[in-house]
Amino acid sequence: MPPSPDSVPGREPVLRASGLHKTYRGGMLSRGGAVRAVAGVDLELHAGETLGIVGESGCGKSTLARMLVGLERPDQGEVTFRGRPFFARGGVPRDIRRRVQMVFQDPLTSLNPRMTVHDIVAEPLRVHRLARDARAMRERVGELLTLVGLSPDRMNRFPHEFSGGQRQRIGIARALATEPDVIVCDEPVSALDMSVQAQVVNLFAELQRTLGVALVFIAHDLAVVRHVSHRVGVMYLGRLAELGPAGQVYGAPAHPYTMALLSAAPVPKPRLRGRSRIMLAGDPPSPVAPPPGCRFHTRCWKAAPRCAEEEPVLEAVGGHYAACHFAERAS
Ligand SMILES: Nc1ncnc2c1ncn2[C@@H]1O[C@H](COP(=O)(O)OP(=O)(O)OP(=O)(O)O)[C@@H](O)[C@H]1O
Repeated sequence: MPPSPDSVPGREPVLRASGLHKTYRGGMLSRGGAVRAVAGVDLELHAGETLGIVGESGCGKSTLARMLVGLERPDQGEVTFRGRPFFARGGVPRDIRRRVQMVFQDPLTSLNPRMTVHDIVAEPLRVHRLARDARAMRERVGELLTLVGLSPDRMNRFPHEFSGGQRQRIGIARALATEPDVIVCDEPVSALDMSVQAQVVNLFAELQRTLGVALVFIAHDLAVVRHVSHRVGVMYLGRLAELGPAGQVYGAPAHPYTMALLSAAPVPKPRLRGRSRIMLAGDPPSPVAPPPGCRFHTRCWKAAPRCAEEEPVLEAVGGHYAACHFAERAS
């Protein structure tokens, strides 16, 4: 497997994705074709960092998230945790499952409505045998609820008795219960009201600072991702178009797709080479039949004949990486 383009020699990432592919066959939306949800993703996550992943709906973010926690097995490629493959012996080993957790988009559907908050947060403690008795478990659940800003007094209540933001805090407490090294967060704030989003985003930032956990933070909202991420990957139709430190990707984007996304988003505008607003033509093509060559060429104002024939790979453009034959290089 080739290393991720942004791999740091001599530094072992906590999580590494190499050449990930996932195709769904026979889904409702595929009309008999095969949906290439993820089509060749390499990335690394280092201890204590937040890697943001942005991209339009349907570009494969959730599929990538599920592969990064071992909920979905890649058709090709592999994910390793501290150098150990997830699926070396069939299922993901228990200790890796303990160390790599997930926070889901919609806390209403991801929390069992018939379980009390105590039982929801205690479940991973039970599964991984992390509390010696019922009393220790109650204490630990109380600590975890306090950590996410909820009162332990409410642990005997049910999810529907909490607001959306509080329910997401319960989901975060559950993910933290096993003391993970990595939490993959799939659109963790997009189901919440705008006013609550900021509080939950700040909670993630604070937990990362205090606990040192590494986060993959997946969202379609570029402003949210910028706020929490050290590095950012931009996905388009199952592949990474751009990857690098957040300041560089947002401040000096090299890929035309990133420029278009940023020009339309409520974020400080980068240098867009004389353009103020970039309008993309049409919707993203179907992942059942992605365009040949560069997947973005059908919507790209820079496209040349080469782009329809030759698929670009992530290459260094100054301090970060872009997959474009005509990437803007920092001058
Ligand atoms: N289980 C499945 N069966 C069939 N097709 C699927 C399945 N899961 C995802 N897909 C398809 O794979 C593609 C990528 O979906 P995915 O949910 O990973 O994207 P996404 O970027 O997270 O989008 P969204 O933000 O809308 O959830 C889409 O075309 C989707 O319809």
